[in-house]
Amino acid sequence: MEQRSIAVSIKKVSKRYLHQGREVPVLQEIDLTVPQAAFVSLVGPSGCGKSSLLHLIAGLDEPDEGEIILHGDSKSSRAGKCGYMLQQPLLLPWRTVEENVILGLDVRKTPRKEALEKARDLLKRFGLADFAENYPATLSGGMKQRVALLRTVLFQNELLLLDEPFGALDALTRQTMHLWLQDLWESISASVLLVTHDIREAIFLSDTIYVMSHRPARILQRYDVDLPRPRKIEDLSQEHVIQLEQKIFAQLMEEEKV
Ligand SMILES: Nc1ncnc2c1ncn2[C@@H]1O[C@H](COP(=O)(O)OP(=O)(O)OP(=O)(O)O)[C@@H](O)[C@H]1O
Repeated sequence: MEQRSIAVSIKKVSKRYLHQGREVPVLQEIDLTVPQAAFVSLVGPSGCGKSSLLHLIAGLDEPDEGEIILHGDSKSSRAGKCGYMLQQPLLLPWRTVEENVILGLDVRKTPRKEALEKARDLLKRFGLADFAENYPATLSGGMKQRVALLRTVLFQNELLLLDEPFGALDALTRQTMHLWLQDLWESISASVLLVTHDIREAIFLSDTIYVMSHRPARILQRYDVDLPRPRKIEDLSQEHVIQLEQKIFAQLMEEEKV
């Protein structure tokens, strides 16, 4: 079988933070892999350290122990090598949609004309062409998230770190976003690591799901999601998928109790 190359390899990563003068362990010997062009999700109890792990991968902080290897390289700086998106879309209200989408390219000093061409192409391919000249205030919550995701993708489309991007959306909008993101991901072949509290979201989108324990977080279990692609929302009603959802749910409930 052909060996898939690895986008992110996390080996025995531990992290402690200082809290009121004492060290609090947050991550404990985390092992995790995101193969090239795979969609991987991370679920775990509140406050266990999921966002902290994304911070480390994005190069905003360093682990106390262990190694983070991006595309086979553990030595160079990780800064700027990941597209990193948070729950809040953080669009600039005085810039139009297309001007928001090119923010990262502005930072890189890409010529304005070239940047706007790229943004318009992306907005067209992913159903937002009619809103290119709108201001964020005129968009729905789901649309703002799409714009923020496209901005992330335009900045860096090989490796995406998504921290609860749909957490603030209503259930119906979230479902539409899942289909949209599946489309986007399949067409750009990005490697994705998604943090979510929504188990169905994780199952629908992922090739692999890692379940984390309460803090200090360890990896409790890794599940591969056995569903052909492209997936349909109805696929979530299959018996084995419901069983997987219940299993992960029970595991998380146990961790919330501790
Ligand atoms: N830079 C930091 N300095 C000190 N403590 C930190 C820092 N970053 C995170 N923490 C602490 O680490 C713990 C884990 O936080 P983190 O945000 O990673 O959890 P999470 O699993 O993403 O939470 P949630 O599910 O609620 O989003 C928290 O107790 C937090 O206060």
